[in-house]
Amino acid sequence: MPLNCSISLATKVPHILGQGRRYAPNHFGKTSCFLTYSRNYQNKSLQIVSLSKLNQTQNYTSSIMEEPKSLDLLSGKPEKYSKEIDIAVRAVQMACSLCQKVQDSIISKSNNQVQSKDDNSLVTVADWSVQATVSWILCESLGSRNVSIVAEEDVETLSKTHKAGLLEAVVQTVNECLAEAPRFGLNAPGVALTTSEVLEAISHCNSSGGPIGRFWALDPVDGTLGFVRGDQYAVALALIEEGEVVLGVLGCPNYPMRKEWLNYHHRYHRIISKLTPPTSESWDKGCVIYAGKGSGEAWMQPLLQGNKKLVWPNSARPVRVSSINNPALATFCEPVEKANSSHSFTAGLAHSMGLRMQPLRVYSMVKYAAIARGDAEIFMKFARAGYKEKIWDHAAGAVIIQEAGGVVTDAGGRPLDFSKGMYLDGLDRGIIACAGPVLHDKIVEAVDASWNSSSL
Ligand SMILES: Nc1ncnc2c1ncn2[C@@H]1O[C@H](COP(=O)(O)OS(=O)(=O)O)[C@@H](OP(=O)(O)O)[C@H]1O
Ligand SMILES: [Mg+2]
Repeated sequence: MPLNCSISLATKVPHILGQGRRYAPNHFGKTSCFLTYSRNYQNKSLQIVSLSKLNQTQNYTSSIMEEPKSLDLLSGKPEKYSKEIDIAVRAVQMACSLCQKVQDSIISKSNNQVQSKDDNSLVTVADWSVQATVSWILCESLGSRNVSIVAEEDVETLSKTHKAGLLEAVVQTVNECLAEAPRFGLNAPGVALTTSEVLEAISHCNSSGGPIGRFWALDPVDGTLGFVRGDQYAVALALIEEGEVVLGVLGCPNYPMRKEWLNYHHRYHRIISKLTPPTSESWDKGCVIYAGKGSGEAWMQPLLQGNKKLVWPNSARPVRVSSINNPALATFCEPVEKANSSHSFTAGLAHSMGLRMQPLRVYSMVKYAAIARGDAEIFMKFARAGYKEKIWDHAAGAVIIQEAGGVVTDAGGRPLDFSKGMYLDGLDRGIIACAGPVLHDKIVEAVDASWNSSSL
């Protein structure tokens, strides 16, 4: 039989679990064919279910092709995190669905579901609900003893927020979301979670990170300001092992397939969607982007629409950074709020290195997604002196951009250090993410040249 390991070099079988069908050009007996396969993570095997050649289907249900040394079929790299990626992507898909419902209700009712934390930052039912949901799913799927999570929200703030009905709203939102788990290929709880079980799931996220072992970093709703304004936000989940980010998943519910829509306020997108509602398969509304470290690939799949069931790989397609390295043609992204990053400093940098385009100001880690997708070339963030960047605001985005071919460092050109606890301690001045080294080197030089005269 012509099936042999050469399949691993030339046939793009997604490296993730599940079933699928793939076109294998000129591969089997020098004839193009379709390969139907299934794979699972328990025994890391790939089962070739059938090969259809010239409209003839040959069944191979009994032929199990062992993957020697568990190699990734696309890149030949160890496929170490496929189980975790599979679960994390499904959990983020669920979280995005939850967020879409809460955002719709916040916008349509202009109700008072938005609370202020002690540091005056905003938090909503969605932040706690996503945190509880993702925590519960990870614990359920991987075993709670194996799951350690660093996340943005805590139970104390939820209990301190004496808003009538807030906790009840969180419990209800979590249970409504978890009841949908089977649609995402995950287990739902046998019975609805009690209030104390929901609180337990939130407070399970009590890790403070560090250089040893494995933990997840979760930002349940990144860009809360964008979220409450009906604009861009992200659900960000990363796995960190021995201080290195080994996988990242970014759910971007309002980042549609078409790049140009990023330039408009989301209100515009809403109006257009109402005029031409997206079809269930459409890529018009929202995506999930993910990557495993060392794979050299980043993938994007559309958010699950309507009542559909998630069938892996859910139309996933690879994404790649832009090939533009001429500053005059490059677009740079930055935070919307100048309180979060100095717009005047980046404007000076842009001028000095010849960036001609207007900055693309976008809320949340959607900026990282934009670079990974090739929709923009540069992301810069220069917070005021004394602000400490948190790992959950950058971990997922950083690994995704790197695997999509880009570069992410601090402003001194050093890799971001995720091993120092919940903050990016030792960060040199700011964060720079680029599509490639040419633009990156130019920015690092420009920062050095203008830093001393800045007021940062
Ligand atoms: N003062 C200050 N300086 C720098 N960064 C800050 C600051 N305060 C908060 N944060 C963190 O920034 C996260 C939001 O970043 P964004 O890029 O989305 O900013 S913006 O809303 O577009 O302006 C935001 O994430 P979320 O809290 O998840 O929204 C914060 O973690
Ligand atoms: Mg955040």
